Amino acid sequence: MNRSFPQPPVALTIAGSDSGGGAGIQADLHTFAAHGVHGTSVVTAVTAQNTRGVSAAETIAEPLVRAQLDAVLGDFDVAAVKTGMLGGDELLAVVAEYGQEDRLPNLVIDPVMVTTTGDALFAGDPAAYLGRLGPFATILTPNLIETGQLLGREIGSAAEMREAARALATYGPRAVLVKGGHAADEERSVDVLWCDGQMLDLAAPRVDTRNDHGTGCTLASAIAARLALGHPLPQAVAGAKTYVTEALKAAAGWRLGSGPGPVHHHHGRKSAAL
Ligand SMILES: Nc1ncnc2c1ncn2[C@@H]1O[C@H](COP(=O)(O)OP(=O)(O)OP(=O)(O)O)[C@@H](O)[C@H]1O
Ligand SMILES: Cc1ncc(COP(=O)(O)O)c(N)n1
Repeated sequence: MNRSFPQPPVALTIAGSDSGGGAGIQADLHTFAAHGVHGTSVVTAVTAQNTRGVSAAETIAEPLVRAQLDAVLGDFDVAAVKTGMLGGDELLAVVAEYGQEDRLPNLVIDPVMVTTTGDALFAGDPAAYLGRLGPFATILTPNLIETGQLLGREIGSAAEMREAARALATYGPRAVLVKGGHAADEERSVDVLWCDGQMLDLAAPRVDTRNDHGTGCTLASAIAARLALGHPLPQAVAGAKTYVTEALKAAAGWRLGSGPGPVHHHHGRKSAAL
């Protein structure tokens, strides 16, 4: 075997399956591949889902989730981890246990609670999320609704987003990114990043599209991919945001399904079809 052969870094997603392919595990693996990172996965739930919504969902039994975690972590040199849908308190506790054992490096936590279409994907206690996973997280990436649920108050304005990022950081993560995809601003989509004691606004032009399914999953896995590639945290977040903006632009004219469709994860690559 040629040991000097270049090796891709390995990232792990711990998330639910979206049968429509726009969010969850499917979006994460697309994103890892687009970054040249080998993607491994621990499936936490299976959802029957399309661009119109979720018609059924079932979480995977705890022993099988543990077996997947042990299979991946016991063999691969995982450089970064992203968590998405955990379904409820039981799997939240499992992930927290692996975090406590220091087995989840560069941990990006997307605290998935509800889909854009309004379907609940977390049946547990939102307040428990922070206490359990916060201390092991490199970064938390809640959207406006999730930020409100985590803190138990409504978040809307830029000032409220900044204050919320600071408040969430007290639970232990190195950074918090409060995402503004659902904010009222029609010109720009502004996320607020609190990192190493500094506040930063990350703004991008708002893309005029209905296809924004899975942008949160894509952003979090792009951050994990960039951390796996060795980027420093603030650069990984800024680069991931640019990647999402380009993915939104490249899919703006797509008509995949009749509701909010997926983004173009491989926008940087020419394909035979497009
Ligand atoms: N129309 C848009 N134009 C530009 N950026 C956008 C747009 N919609 C979302 N974003 C960006 O996409 C990222 C995900 O943000 P969002 O607030 O939509 O998260 P989310 O609700 O978790 O995503 P999801 O749609 O997967 O539920 C953020 O960086 C946000 O600024
Ligand atoms: C399995 C799974 N995980 C996460 C999301 C959130 O993504 P969105 O809010 O874009 O629907 C989802 N819809 N499905």
